[in-house]
Amino acid sequence: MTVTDDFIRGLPKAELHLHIEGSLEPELMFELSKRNGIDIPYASVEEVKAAYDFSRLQDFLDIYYAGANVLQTRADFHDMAMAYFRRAAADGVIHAELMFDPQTHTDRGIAFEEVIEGLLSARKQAEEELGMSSLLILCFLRHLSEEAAFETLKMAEPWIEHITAVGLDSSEVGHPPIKFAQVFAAAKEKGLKITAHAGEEGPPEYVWQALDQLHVDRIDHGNRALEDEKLTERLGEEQMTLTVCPLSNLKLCVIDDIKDHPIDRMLEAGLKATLNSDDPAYFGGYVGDNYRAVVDARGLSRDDVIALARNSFTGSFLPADKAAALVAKLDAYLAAQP
Ligand code: HPA
Ligand SMILES: [Zn+2]
Repeated sequence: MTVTDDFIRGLPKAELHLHIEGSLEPELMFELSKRNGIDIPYASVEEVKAAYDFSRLQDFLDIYYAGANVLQTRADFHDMAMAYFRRAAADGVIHAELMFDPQTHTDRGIAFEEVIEGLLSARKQAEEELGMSSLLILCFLRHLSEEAAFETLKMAEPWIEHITAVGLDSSEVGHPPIKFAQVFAAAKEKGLKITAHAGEEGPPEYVWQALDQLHVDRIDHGNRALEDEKLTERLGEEQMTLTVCPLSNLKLCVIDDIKDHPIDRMLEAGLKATLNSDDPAYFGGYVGDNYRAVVDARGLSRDDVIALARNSFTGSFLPADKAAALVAKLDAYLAAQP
């Protein structure tokens, strides 16, 4: 049976790998640049979009951090997050786990409070207006030191009850997970869940480290784990959730062609994969576009698509009863299909 756009859009799903700063669309970037009197090095939305031509992760990160300069006040963070929630809701997302990069903002003099209060007020509005639940994942920038990560964790202390997990992002190669073993141990002691980008550009060894040194609850990306048979087996045995991002993989040249995407190989190997958008404003699509892209390129079946959506709930950082309630919404949707 063909998997229609309507089926994909209507399918209740969670998004587990989304950098909120990566949802800043060029139009809003211009609006905020005017609102805050911050110059950006582009004359038009078209010029911004033309700059989004990357050949590796670092090309993207340079532009992504520059784009974040327009974010100044809690209202800016609120508006950016609400724009994401609305687009995600239109794609059938009923629960979203938002990563944010405090160091990108605190290092240029924006108070942690402005960042998090803006995100928290948007979460509340999304719950009220869209019926969408969400939670926050505080990410450490891995190109910075572990000491700086510890300072960030300390800054977050007054809001710790509003933060569910910590993550690790930014330039992967040369910054292995083990560099952050102590700060992740400290976060775990505080009751936070753990996730880390690993095996996007970095080698399978970084995925092993994420498992054995950081004791992750989830792996972000994980593509290169497939190069290591033992590692693939381990991820399958543990049913470790992988937050896979096909359009990101394409834009950042992790794969040469969407037709080469390994999502079906992951499922066939018994891995617990999910589909996500990563940085939708930069990579050309929201979560629904990611489902569509791999259905078309890899011929995923309707059952595959359902399994991916189910994994998004069971792999979420929600308490088991809340995750089960979302799985029930998925089942109700499926039961109502012709
Ligand atoms: O895809 C990514 N990889 C690493 N760091 C990131 N920060 C935002 N997006 C990414
Ligand atoms: Zn990411």
